Amino acid sequence: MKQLFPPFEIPALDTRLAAQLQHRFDRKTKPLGSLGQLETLAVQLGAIQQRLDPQIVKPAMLVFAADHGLARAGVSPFPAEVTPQMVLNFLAGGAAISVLCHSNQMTLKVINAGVNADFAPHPLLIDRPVAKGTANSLEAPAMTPEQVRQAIETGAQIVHELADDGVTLIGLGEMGIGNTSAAALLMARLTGESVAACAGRGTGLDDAGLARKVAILEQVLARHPDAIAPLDALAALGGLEIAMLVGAVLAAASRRVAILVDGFIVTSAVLVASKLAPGVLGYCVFSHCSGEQGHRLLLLHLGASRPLLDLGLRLGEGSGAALALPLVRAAVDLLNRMASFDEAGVSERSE
Ligand SMILES: Cc1cc2ncn([C@H]3O[C@H](COP(=O)(O)O)[C@@H](O)[C@H]3O)c2cc1C
Ligand SMILES: O=C(O)c1cccnc1
Repeated sequence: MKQLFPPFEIPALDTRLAAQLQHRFDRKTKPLGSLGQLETLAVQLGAIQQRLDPQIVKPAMLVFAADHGLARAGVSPFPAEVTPQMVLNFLAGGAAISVLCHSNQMTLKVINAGVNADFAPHPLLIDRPVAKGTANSLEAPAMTPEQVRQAIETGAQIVHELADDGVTLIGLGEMGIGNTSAAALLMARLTGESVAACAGRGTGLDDAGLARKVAILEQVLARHPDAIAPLDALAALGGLEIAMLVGAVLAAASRRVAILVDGFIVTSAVLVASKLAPGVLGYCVFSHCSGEQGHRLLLLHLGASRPLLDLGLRLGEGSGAALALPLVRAAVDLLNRMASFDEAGVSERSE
């Protein structure tokens, strides 16, 4: 598949500014490095925003939802109807992500990227379906090249509008029965890891169900031997929500918007985006390590050996990303509000 046009330009992060930010943190009234990963996080936010006092403005959680033809092959213990049902639950405020966005003062936006249902207008809904679900990747490429292009552009456009509105940080989440399979397929194809290392229990498969899922995913990979380049792999194996997530990641990085990455599925979209533009990784905050088999290994492939949280979450929706927002807020507040040794008149180490 041809390169995306126009290409996304991802600004390189300024290492000199990062050093200045770390110096600012080093002058605070604490032993050097004692705020651990919170220091790295604040420095990253400052480098992303190109300022010594990074700000979290209008944080928004984008949950992309779509259906998967592969779900018909029996790779998930839940029926595909759950995807539209959960979209309604997000909109009504009853889902985990609804509650977490409420708890952590994050604006929730639910994007219909390609759910097999029609929705009435709702203030939280961005209704931009590319299709009513993907094709079954056991039989055909999940998406056409045109669908992939349209999904990436839509995801990008949504983020551009938020950036125009002054948003400086987005969380990314997803909903789509069967999408741990699409994510595992992308991981296997783009990292070379075995399907067994990439595929997990998803919404709760038992041992026999997992063995069946692995066998099906191996058949899917064998069905698409030429889908090796990132956009070709995305078209053959991915999902409409994953493709929109790829566009969202590329656009966010191009606009210097920080990205709170959720679990296994969102990370698979980051993997695809990073193959198109490696610079996106500097804009990603990996919020947590999911309990889904494959996520830790996928994070390692992306150089993210220490995600912020490790709570055994295996939900998706953006739940881990929403839970990590208070840590990002704390990191930025510490950098911006702590006194330095000079300001507080505290003595520095004597040896
Ligand atoms: C009620 C319910 C709520 C969810 N919220 C997120 N997911 C998660 O589970 C799905 C992926 O797992 P699999 O590949 O096994 O289908 C995705 O929709 C994901 O977001 C849910 C799943 C269910 C059943
Ligand atoms: O890690 C995730 O994102 C995940 C894991 C299981 C089910 N749904 C999502």
